[in-house]
Amino acid sequence: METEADVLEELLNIETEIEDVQDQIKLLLERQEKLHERQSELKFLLEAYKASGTGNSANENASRSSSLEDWSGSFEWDSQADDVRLNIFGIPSYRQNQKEIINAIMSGRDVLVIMAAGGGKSLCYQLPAILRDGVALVISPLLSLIQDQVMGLTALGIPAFMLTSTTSKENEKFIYKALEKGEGELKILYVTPEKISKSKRFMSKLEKCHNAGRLSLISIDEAHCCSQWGHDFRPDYKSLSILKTQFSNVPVVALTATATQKVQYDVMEMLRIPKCVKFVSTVNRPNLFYTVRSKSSVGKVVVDEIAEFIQESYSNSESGIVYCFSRKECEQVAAELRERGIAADYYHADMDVNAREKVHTWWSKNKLQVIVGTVAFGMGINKPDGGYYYIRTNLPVLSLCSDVYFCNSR
Ligand SMILES: Nc1ncnc2c1ncn2[C@@H]1O[C@H](COP(=O)(O)OP(=O)(O)OP(=O)(O)O)[C@@H](O)[C@H]1O
Repeated sequence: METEADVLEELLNIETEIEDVQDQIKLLLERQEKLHERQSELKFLLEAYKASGTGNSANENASRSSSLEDWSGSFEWDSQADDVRLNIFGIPSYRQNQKEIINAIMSGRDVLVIMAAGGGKSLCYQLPAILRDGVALVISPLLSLIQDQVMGLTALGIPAFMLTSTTSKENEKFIYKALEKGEGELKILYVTPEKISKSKRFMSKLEKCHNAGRLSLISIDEAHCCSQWGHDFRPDYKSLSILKTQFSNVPVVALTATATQKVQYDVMEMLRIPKCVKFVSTVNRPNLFYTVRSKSSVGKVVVDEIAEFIQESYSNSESGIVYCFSRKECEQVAAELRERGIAADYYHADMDVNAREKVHTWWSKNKLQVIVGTVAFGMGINKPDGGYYYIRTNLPVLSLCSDVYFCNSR
C-alpha cells in the first residue's frame, strides 16, 4: 500500500527525470542544428568539387572562390573605366576593392562582394554595366531602393530603367522593345526578384536579349536575402538560381553588406556561382555616430524632443529619417513635426506606390527634410549630400544615429 510519502517521492523522481530528458532534448537539438549547418557546408563543397571537374580537392576548389588571383593589375579597359568613374560618376578615386571587383566582372567572372553599407557596392556593377555592351540586369529587393538607384543614375545621364508595378505602360513597352530588339538606349534595368519568379513574359524577353548576346551582366543586390540563415530571407530570391542556369556565360555579381561564412556558402550555392571570386572589405564605418537619449513618457514631449534635436543639430535643414513602429504613428508624428515647423512627411507600406514615390523623390531633392517611416523605408537609400540622421522612436529610449550619408533601417 502506497503512502503519501511514496507518491511524493515518485513524483519528485519523475520531475527530476523529465528535467533530465528536457536537457538531453536541448543538447540533441543543438547537435542537430550543428549537423544541419555542417551538412549544408559539405553539400556546397561537393557541388564546388563537381563544378570544377579538375580533380582539385573540394576544399581547394571552394577556396578558389576567395582566391588570390591578382585583380589589381593593368587591364585593357583601365583608361575607359577611369574615364567613366571620373566623368560620369564624378568619383575621383576607387575605394578598397572597387577596382579589383570591376576588373573581375569585366573579365567575365562571377563575383561575391561583401562590403559595408555605404561602402560603394553600386559602382562595382554600375561601372562595368556601362563599359560592357548590352543591358545589365539588376535584381533588388525593395521598390524604394530601386527608385533611389534609378533616380540617381538618371540624374547622371545613364539610361537606367525599372520594371516594377509603378512602371508606366509607355516605359514598359520601351523596355520590352529594348530587351527583345535592342532598340532604344537601355544600359541598366532594375527589377525585383518577383519579376524573375513570376513573370514569364519578362523571362522570355530576357532570354531573347541573352540569345542576341545583349545581356551584359546580372547583379543581385542584398544577396543575403537568398539565405534562410540570413536575417532577411526572401523566398523569391530562391528563384534566382534560374539565372545562372539559363544564362551561364553571363557574369553574376552578388552583393551584400552582411554575410556570415554560412550565409556566403548559401548565397553561392543558391545562385550557382561556386567558383566566384570573393571580395570582403572592411565593415568599419567611421562616419557613423550613435547616441542614445532617455525619452519622455509623454508622447507630445517626445515629438518636442525630436523636433528640438533636428532643429538644433541640423540647422541647415539636412535630411533624415524618423522611424516609428506603426503606420498610424508615422502619420501622426509627421503631422506633429510639421506643426513644429519641420518639413516632414510619412512613408509606409499602406500607401499607394505613387504616393510613396512622390515622398521619396521630394526628400531626395531636399524639398522635404524628414521622412517619418516604418522599416518599409530605408534599406539601401543613398543620399550623399549634407548631414544625415535617423531616429528610432519605438524604443524605450531615443536612439539617434547621425552624421552618416547613408543608413540601413536595421
Ligand atoms: N570610390 C568612391 N569615392 C567616393 N565616394 C564613393 C566611391 N564609391 C562610391 N561612393 C559613394 O558612396 C556612397 C554610397 O555608395 P553605394 O550606394 O554604392 O553604397 P552601397 O555599398 O551600395 O550601399 P548598400 O549597402 O546600401 O547597397 C554613394 O554616394 C557613392 O556615390
